[in-house]
Amino acid sequence: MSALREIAAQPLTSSAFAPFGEVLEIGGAPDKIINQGLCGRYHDRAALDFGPGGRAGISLFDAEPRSLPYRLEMVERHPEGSQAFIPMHRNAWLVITAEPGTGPGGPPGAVHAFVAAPGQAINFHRGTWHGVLTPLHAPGVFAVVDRIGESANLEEHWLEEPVLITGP
Ligand SMILES: NC(=O)N[C@@H](O)C(=O)O
Ligand code: NI
Repeated sequence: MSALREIAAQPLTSSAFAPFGEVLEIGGAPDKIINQGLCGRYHDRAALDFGPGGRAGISLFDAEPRSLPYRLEMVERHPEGSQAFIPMHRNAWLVITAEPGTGPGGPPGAVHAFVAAPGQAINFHRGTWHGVLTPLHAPGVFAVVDRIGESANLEEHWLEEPVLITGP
């Protein structure tokens, strides 16, 4: 019985996540002070992309919490639009991505996993391989901003060998 390949989830940072999308979080000086000085606006922090024939939608997800080590069996991507996961809670949660494969239609590349700190949200760029929304604590409630359109906008890849994702 071969042991599963293991990868350790890393703390989520903008630089580490940059090849896959953006991290949204409150930090540093806001871009604008608004509302009579009572609000800091961290302005326009994600590259949203819904392509031709689609539009932006906001959905709410209520997902079952998972636990670490997490057995990853499938990654997916949305070829026609970006997808943002915005937690509506203050818990850590798991973000899973995979590098592009070598050829069009081929399998994804290396898997990466990150533990998002409370308050961190992410936006996957269009076509980025990722694990599905993965809370680590209840309630797993998130706002999700992604493409609404006629097509499925979904490609799934079941890994040849599951990957075991461990904590940092
Ligand atoms: N399918 C769906 O609405 N959610 C997935 O895209 C996901 O990434 O969780
Ligand atoms: Ni998705």
